[in-house]
Amino acid sequence: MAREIAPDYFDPLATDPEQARDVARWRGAERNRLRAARDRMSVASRKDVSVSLAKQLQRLLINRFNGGRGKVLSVYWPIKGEPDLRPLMAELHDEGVTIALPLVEVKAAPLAFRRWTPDTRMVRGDWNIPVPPPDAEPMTPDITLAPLVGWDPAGFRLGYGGGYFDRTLAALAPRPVSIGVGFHTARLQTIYPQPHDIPLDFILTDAGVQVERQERP
Ligand SMILES: Nc1nc2c(c(=O)[nH]1)N(C=O)[C@@H](CNc1ccc(C(=O)N[C@@H](CCC(=O)O)C(=O)O)cc1)CN2
Ligand SMILES: Nc1ncnc2c1ncn2[C@@H]1O[C@H](COP(=O)(O)OP(=O)(O)OP(=O)(O)O)[C@@H](O)[C@H]1O
Repeated sequence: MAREIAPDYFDPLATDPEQARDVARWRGAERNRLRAARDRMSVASRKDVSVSLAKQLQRLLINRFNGGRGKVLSVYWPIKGEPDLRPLMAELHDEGVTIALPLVEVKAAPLAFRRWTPDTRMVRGDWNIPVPPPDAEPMTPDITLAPLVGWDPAGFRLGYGGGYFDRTLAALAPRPVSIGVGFHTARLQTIYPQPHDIPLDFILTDAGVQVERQERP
């Protein structure tokens, strides 16, 4: 397995198909491991993490983005043990932040975003994820939160394996500020970045800002 050998074995700019296959297999195993660990967490500790993460996010928004006021912030509707930021969504909405939620409108394409308010009646989208209804206003986020299955100190993110956030960040111009949010315990030494992987601007966990990238393209 990839993790049993030196991290620099994988040349991020190489496109050796055999190596790409090895990385994909390793990521599959790590996703399963991290998701199983998350599933095993008690309801109480997951709640603690969600509360801490929401506080950290609020602090980051205040310190860097004027609290997010006047901006479009995309959050996510929690699934599969992800931290629950819904109480913060409502609070930010009340403070003048425009909240958007991502959805898969077209498979293997960039995500779409629709406006969410506390009155929005959610419907079932792809993968059974609740999403705002088709008549909700389409949005382009200024700041996008990407839920983390895993993260690394270089700012790279492991998600569910659909490649949706990478495609979305690659497609949007100007690129939104990207903030990966998740459990501090989901840290990996490296995700063995591949040519399509885009590092996030921030990695934020329940323990605070872990990564802040200086240069943004
Ligand atoms: N709460 C939440 N909402 C979100 C995301 C998220 O990570 N969390 N997404 C963040 O992107 C998008 C949905 N992401 C998805 C990612 C993968 C698959 C999917 O079909 N996965 C396949 C396996 C894919 C593969 O390995 O090839 C499956 O599990 O069957 C669906 C949606 C938008 N909404
Ligand atoms: N910009 C892109 N254009 C085309 N394909 C892409 C792009 N970005 C990623 N992909 C494809 O998506 C697949 C999954 O990528 P990856 O393992 O990075 O997923 P992930 O970031 O964990 O998933 P997600 O963002 O959906 O949570 C890869 O096979 C990759 O080839």
